[in-house]
Amino acid sequence: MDEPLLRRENLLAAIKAIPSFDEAAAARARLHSDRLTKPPGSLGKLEEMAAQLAGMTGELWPDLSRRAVVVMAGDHGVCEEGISAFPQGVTLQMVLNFLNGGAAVNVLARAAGAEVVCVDVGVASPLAHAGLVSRKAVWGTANMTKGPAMSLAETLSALLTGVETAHELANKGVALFATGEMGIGNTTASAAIVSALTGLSPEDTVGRGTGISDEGLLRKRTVVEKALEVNSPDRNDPLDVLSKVGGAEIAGLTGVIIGAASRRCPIVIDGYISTAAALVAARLAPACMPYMIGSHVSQEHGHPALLRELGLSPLLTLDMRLGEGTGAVLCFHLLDAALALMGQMATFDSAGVSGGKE
Ligand SMILES: Cc1cc2ncn([C@H]3O[C@H](COP(=O)(O)O)[C@@H](O)[C@H]3O)c2cc1C
Ligand SMILES: O=C(O)c1cccnc1
Repeated sequence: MDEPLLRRENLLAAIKAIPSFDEAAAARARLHSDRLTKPPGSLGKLEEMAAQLAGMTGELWPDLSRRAVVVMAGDHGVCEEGISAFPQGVTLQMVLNFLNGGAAVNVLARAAGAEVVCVDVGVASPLAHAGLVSRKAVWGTANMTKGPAMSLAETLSALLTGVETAHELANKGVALFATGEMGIGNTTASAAIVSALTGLSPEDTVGRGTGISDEGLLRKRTVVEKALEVNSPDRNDPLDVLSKVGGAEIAGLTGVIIGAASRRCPIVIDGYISTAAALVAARLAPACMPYMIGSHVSQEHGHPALLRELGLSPLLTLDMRLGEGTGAVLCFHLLDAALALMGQMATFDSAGVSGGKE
């Protein structure tokens, strides 16, 4: 079997391995929640989150103490078109910052007891560090306004790196995941993916990313339109879309989501880029949908529409627009709170509190 075919087989095997959501466990969690000393439903999304976690893991009180944010990094040839407020070299510099523990995601991960796993799937320059997972599928993507960003083989390689990274971490006991990414130019690739898969116009999917000017925003829209025109990705073939107008780190995250779901692990989806990866994952493997938790509504222009498309209702609105996994890792605190309430609140019976009259 040639390599891309073998990789496609491996991907299909991971997709097939995704267990279905355990509705009975979720129902047991809701029943328990209704016995706790509060009006039913009054803890809102915290209650629903506990039920979702039970359905994902099959357990009412899952141990989610080992957790990781997987930060996939890759460069984008489309940066040549002037679509970011920052130079391409910042991708590499920020990866080193992650590895030295100084980025926003490192700080928030430490506060939430999570490890930061940084994976080079597509940085355009040589990169070596003891803490880095080095799995380059491509040395930066090609400029998607001139042809496909990646070959199918490169795309599958990045995707499988994501699946394998999730599996390796799950084997080590990681039970809760967050998606993170670094790649200057990746809000452009994300917008192109979202437009290609949903039919939404670039006007609705292109935003300011790192903070591009009004003039830059218009250029960025034109760039996405051109990339779609030049490559005509097939909206019914998520791999075609991912390879032609995507990026290695986005493909890697798609794989992480599929890999986590196949191990019944909840995965918190970060901002715009991560949600674009989640859209690809949902189209490739609808069974992974119930394992996703939306973290926050990003300030990136197209994010609310993308979240609606996926049916994700995010937990936070904090006016964030950073990525890296920052919003996702923040939500770990909320998941901890949801499980603590389930495990530690008294019931009406145990506390001698009268139940509702209806
Ligand atoms: C210092 C710095 C740290 C970041 N951390 C995440 N991003 C975010 O910005 C990039 C996407 O925006 P655009 O498409 O406009 O380039 C991604 O790397 C994303 O993770 C950063 C960007 C910068 C500059
Ligand atoms: O929502 C995000 O993930 C985002 C938005 C702008 C820039 N970088 C990331």
